Amino acid sequence: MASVILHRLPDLCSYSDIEDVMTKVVEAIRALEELALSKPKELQQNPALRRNLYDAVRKLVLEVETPSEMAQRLLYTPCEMMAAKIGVDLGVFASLNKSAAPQSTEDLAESTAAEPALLQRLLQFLAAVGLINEVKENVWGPNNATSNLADARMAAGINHKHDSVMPAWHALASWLKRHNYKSPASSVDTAFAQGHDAPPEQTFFEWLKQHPLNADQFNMFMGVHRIGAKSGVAAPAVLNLLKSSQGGTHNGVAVNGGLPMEGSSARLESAVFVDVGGGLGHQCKELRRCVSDLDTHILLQDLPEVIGKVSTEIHDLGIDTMPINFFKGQPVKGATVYYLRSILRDWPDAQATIILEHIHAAMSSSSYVLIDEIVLPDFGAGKEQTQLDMTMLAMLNGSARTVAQFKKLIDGAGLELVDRIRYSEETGEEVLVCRKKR
Ligand SMILES: C[S@@+](CC[C@H](N)C(=O)[O-])C[C@H]1O[C@@H](n2cnc3c(N)ncnc32)[C@H](O)[C@@H]1O
Repeated sequence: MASVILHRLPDLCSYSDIEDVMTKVVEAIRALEELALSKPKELQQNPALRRNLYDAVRKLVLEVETPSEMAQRLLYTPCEMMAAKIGVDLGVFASLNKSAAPQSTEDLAESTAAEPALLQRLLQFLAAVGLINEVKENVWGPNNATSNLADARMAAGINHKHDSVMPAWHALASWLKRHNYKSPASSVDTAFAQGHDAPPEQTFFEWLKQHPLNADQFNMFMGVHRIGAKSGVAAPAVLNLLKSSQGGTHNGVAVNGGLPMEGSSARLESAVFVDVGGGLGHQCKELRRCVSDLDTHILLQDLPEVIGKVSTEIHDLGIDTMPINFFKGQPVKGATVYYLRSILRDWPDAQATIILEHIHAAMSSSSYVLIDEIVLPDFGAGKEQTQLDMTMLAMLNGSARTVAQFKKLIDGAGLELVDRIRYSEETGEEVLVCRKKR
């Protein structure tokens, strides 16, 4: 790959004219674009290199755009989400992705039951923003974005952001003005409630109970919200921690060499890994994939309405489930690990402390709490990290946190941070390993 680029980009110093240099740079970028289309293994096998390229191109766009290009990009960004949502509703991405050959507007009109003239306008826009390819006049094909959007979980993400999150984003500016630009201290009265015209005391999770379709989209999206990203439970240091603490007993019940009877309270109490607020169990499945050879007893906990929707696959994998409310208590005592992924970000400090305090009360002296979250750097936080923070603010009065903010929270709940397992440099995701203070 490098030789192809170098061929297009000979020693720039030999060019005295800046225009010549720029022309060569443009040629090299075009060459990169062609190479990216062929998905070179150098990029696939080197996520840091791929990410550097992605960041460089994104920064370059910001540096070279004119004011009017900036306005076109920024002011119309919501239009892309709107069109993606219509494309998902019509099944355009799935249809293009599974078709062996490119499809005409008429083909797609037939499969989507949309009027051809209207569909043509939508397809033109989707192609212009790079979500599908315009192969020739009135003929469309898939690209990298199309195949991402053809994934049902990513389509659920579009539905979730469009239907549940967008009204909260839209309300945040006036909500902040109304609250004198102060950080929210309570989990009720959110921009989300304002945007959805819901009662102020209703949190997003309570609202989901009355909106089962939105709940399905959210829970499905949680399985993929960091698409292509690494999983904290698969990090070798986390697996080692689990392995090294196996073979003992919990509340007098042997963990290895035969679990107590299914459904018995002794079995639930013998849990090694408790995924607290684990949604539909994506991380439990990932852990089971990594430790299938071990008797690690995995328990998935979430609200009753979520546990009720867990697939039979979870039980087939030997993962137990338990409905809980983590604000009311932690019923499983002395587990090896209590795992919280993307939980504390949902809540202001007061509510996050209650969740940790209930776990603290259930822990033995050898239990760990693993907090799997994006940790905001003190300087130079990236787009993914800060847009998550803005979204948590708008949806739940929640917050992404720096390590100092996490430490304060952890300390306030009687815990201490004993290790940090950074498993994704790209996104700043870490597993914060905590134990009871000694
Ligand atoms: C952002 S999602 C994270 C899900 C999962 N841990 C993951 O990383 O994919 C937050 C989860 O917390 C659950 N949750 C919210 N309030 C809860 C409560 N009071 N008790 C238990 N679970 C709750 C939600 O149902 C949801 O599954």
